[in-house]
Amino acid sequence: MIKWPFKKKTTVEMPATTVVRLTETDSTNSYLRQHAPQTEEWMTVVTAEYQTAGRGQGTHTWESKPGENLLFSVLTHPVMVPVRSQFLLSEAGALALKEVLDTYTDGITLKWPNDIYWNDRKLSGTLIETSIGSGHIKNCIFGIGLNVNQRTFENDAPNPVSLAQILGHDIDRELLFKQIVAVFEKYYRMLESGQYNVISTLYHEALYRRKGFHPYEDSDGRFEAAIVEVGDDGLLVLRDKDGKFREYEFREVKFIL
Ligand SMILES: Nc1ncnc2c1ncn2[C@@H]1O[C@H](COP(=O)(O)OP(=O)(O)OP(=O)(O)O)[C@@H](O)[C@H]1O
Ligand SMILES: O=C(O)CCCC[C@@H]1SC[C@@H]2NC(=O)N[C@@H]21
Repeated sequence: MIKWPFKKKTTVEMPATTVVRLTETDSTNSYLRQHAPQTEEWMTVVTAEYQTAGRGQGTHTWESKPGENLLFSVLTHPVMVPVRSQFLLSEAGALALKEVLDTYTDGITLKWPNDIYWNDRKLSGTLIETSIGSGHIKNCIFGIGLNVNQRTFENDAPNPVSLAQILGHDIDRELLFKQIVAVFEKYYRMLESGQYNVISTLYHEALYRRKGFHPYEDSDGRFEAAIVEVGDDGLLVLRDKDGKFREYEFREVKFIL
C-alpha cells in the first residue's frame, strides 16, 4: 500500500572548509596566494607551525617561535561584498577572533584597523590581502598571527602579549584553532547573508578606545581625540579637542600608548 504524503527528507548541504596543515612555510599568506588561482573551495585554511618569512603589515615581520602559537590564513572568495565596503571583511574576521578570545579572557578589544588587543597589548595581528577582478573581490586572504603559548618575545615588537602570559598556563592550540575556524565560518555566512549592519555595529562596540579622548600622532604632531567612527571603506574618523574632525587611512595616524 502506498501512503501519501511521503515524508520527504531534505538535507541542506553546508559548504565545508578545507584545512591544509604545514610544518613550515615562508608565509601562510604567500602560500595561499600561490595556490588561490587553483582553488574554488568555499573556504580554505592553511596553518603552519613555523614561518621562515612571516609577514606583518607593511614592511614589518611577524615573530613566532616554532610550534608555540597559531599562524594561519583563510582564503575565501567574497564576490558578494561590494569592493567599496571591503573593510567589512576585516571587521568580520576581527569579530570572529574576539568572539573566541572572549571565552578565554576579559579585556579583548579590536584596535583599528584589525589588531586584537588585550588591554593595551597586542595579542594578534592580521594581514589581509584581497584581489579584485571584474569589479568583484575575487580572493581574500585573511592571515592571522595569534600569540598563544610563547612567553618571551625577542624581536622589537613594542607590546606583545600571549594567552599563556595572560592566563598563566599553556593553551590547547588545536582546540583553539578549531574554535576559531568554526566562528570564522559563522561570520562569513553572516557576510553571505548581507548582515552588514550587524557586523559594523558589533565592530564599533568592540573597538579599542571606543570611548573618551586618547593621544594620537599624525604628520602634524601629537593631539588628543575621540573615535567618531570607522567607515565601511575602513577610514578612521577622529574628533579632536577643538571639535575638528580628522580622517585617516591606515598608517596615517599612530595610537600613542
Ligand atoms: N608576535 C607578535 N606580537 C605582537 N606584535 C608583533 C609580533 N611580531 C611582530 N610584531 C610587530 O610589532 C610591530 C608593532 O605593531 P603595531 O601594529 O602594534 O604597531 P603600531 O602601534 O600600530 O605602530 P605603527 O602605527 O607604527 O605600525 C609590528 O611591526 C608588528 O607586526
Ligand atoms: O603586522 C601585523 O599586525 C600583521 C601580522 C600578521 C601575521 C600573520 S601570521 C599568518 C599570516 N602569514 C603571514 O606571513 N602573516 C600573517
